[in-house]
Amino acid sequence: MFMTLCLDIRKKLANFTLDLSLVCPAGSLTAIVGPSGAGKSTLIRIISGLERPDHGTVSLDGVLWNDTCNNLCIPPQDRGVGLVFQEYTLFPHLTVRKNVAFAAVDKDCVQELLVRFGVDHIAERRPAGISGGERQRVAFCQALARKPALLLLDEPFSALDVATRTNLRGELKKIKEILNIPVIHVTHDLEEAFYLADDICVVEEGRLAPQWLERQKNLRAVQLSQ
Ligand SMILES: Nc1ncnc2c1ncn2[C@@H]1O[C@H](COP(=O)(O)OP(=O)(O)OP(=O)(O)O)[C@@H](O)[C@H]1O
Repeated sequence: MFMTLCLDIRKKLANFTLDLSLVCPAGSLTAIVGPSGAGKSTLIRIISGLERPDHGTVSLDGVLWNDTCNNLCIPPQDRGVGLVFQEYTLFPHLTVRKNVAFAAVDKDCVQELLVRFGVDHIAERRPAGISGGERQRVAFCQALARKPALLLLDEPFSALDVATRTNLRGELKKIKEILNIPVIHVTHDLEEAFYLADDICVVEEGRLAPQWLERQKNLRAVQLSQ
């Protein structure tokens, strides 16, 4: 059975209701694009368990994380999610190596991740002593050290210079194949979405744009028949 993220949620926001159904299979990257304020980050927070939907379900591999009918909400720490945000979220008092080791399920993977993301040479420095691009590389190491069942990326490259961004995109594309878990990637950059994504969902005022909705329905039908 392939690990698949399925969600069907509603949540009332300030100016509209977020109303989304989405299927993201293992090994595939779904890019979420759309105008500012469309509800993309709220969606990420709901999937990660940082926010609750008003109605609906979120499940991974058939295991329910949210089910509002049964008042079920699995806390974020029990969802096995790897998160990378636009702003890096490293502990300032820990070295790069310790930041990654802190998150690691298996300490043996730490050095391998540091090498893969090209930050092994700065492993003994603290976040304040490295560049923004390097910090974001470490954030990826940290997220993957958790051996996540799902990777959630909220504009992870938007604060980076073009060269670092291009390099990290390439790394993400390779890693996506190896990890074989669902990846949800919020971005404003359409070129990035076309380069990385297996599926692109356009969200406008909390809803999927119609042409993508049809594709998601077909994907769901295939998943249910497996
Ligand atoms: N908990 C909440 N309750 C009510 N409204 C909210 C809540 N969280 C966010 N909003 C509103 O919902 C809308 C969507 O916000 P969100 O941050 O998800 O958008 P976004 O698509 O990620 O935007 P951006 O691309 O600018 O980051 C915004 O208008 C925001 O003000």
